[in-house]
Amino acid sequence: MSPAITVTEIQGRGRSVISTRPLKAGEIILKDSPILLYSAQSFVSKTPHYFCSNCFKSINSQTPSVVSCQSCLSFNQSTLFCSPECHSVALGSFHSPWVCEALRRFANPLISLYPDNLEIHLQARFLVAAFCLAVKSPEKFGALMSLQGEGLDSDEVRFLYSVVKEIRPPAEGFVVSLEVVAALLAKDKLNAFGLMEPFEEDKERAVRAYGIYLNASFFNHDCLPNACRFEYVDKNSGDDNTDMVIRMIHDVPSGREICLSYFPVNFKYVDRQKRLLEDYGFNCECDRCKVEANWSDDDEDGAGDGNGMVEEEEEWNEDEQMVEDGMAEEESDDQNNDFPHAYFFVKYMCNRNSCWGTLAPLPPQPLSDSSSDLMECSVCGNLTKDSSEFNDGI
Ligand SMILES: C[S@@+](CC[C@H](N)C(=O)[O-])C[C@H]1O[C@@H](n2cnc3c(N)ncnc32)[C@H](O)[C@@H]1O
Repeated sequence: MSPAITVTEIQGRGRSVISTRPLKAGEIILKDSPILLYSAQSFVSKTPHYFCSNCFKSINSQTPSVVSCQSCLSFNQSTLFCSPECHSVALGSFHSPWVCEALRRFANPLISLYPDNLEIHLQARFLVAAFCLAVKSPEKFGALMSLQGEGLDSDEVRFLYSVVKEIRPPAEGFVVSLEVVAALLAKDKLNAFGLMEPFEEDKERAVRAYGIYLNASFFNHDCLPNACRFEYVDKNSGDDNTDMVIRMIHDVPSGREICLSYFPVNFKYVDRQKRLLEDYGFNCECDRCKVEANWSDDDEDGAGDGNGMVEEEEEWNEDEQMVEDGMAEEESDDQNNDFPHAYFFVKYMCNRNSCWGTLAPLPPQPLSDSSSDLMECSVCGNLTKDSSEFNDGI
């Protein structure tokens, strides 16, 4: 982690990331490598997903020497590698012969018992990757087990355990128990990040792979985040292409909590609350939720789709600083207090059709004190000039 941030315990929020000095818009506060990655492919699908199962870059007709794993073909799955080099690295790490065997043992019961349950297929892939990590690096496996998440019992967990206990990972002295399997699945649920397929207009963006990033896992959620994550899986040519970069969206003072949004910021209040409770186990009480809790359904419809935001921008220009300073309530007779975060959507949400990405400035030039006015979208990657009239100072 950058020395500009630290992890501290906040009551009711667990471990939380805090700034140790003022942070500038666009500043990189974390570059994190995954300790494990696993494919988001179901076992039912026989058509290959066109990405490399080692470096996770996409594979296309220009990829010169694609290799497919012959052991996986024996159970009708196509696992591809973009080069013989990637294949050979994978054989010594996350696609070892033990992994192929474990995936094969999972394939048949998953296909016959749970053909339409993608979640359990992904949980099986995660468990195989996690046990592979236990063999490769007991230290990193220990760090995975220290992440947030309490194991729960269910039929699915018992089923996964029944398969896993037959395919013991070749790690010395390692005991696979129902409790360990349940705990691992809970860690994955609360902490995995999706590596996404490239954005295409009007098409739902699929997840290519999931990864566990130890340091990035400490960021809590806020529905108006002050930082966002960028991934460059296909863009970066080096072997750090699956690294995650977290950058500041706007300036923040020292001692402020730094939060990400766990999903696109255009989600409606009820959908955000439901998702956060069901998937992450908490009720969100952020400033935005406090305001939107009082909205009617009609208000909700206006907020999520960008309608009316431009008209709101002018009105909110002056009030923006006050709202962020917590003074909005003093203005309670002002009807605009119903939408104090209009500025966020205007300035920090990508306006490309169906994108809903978050915009953060490019990193400031070295030795420069000012932030870039070029905003990068975390979803479609577009670079746009910041033309909004809102100033930072949040
Ligand atoms: C990825 S972890 C974040 C780090 C976590 N606080 C920890 O102690 O490791 C996600 C979990 O953090 C907690 N969390 C995240 N955002 C929160 C928020 N806004 N309010 C309360 N709890 C939150 C929830 O327990 C959630 O399941």
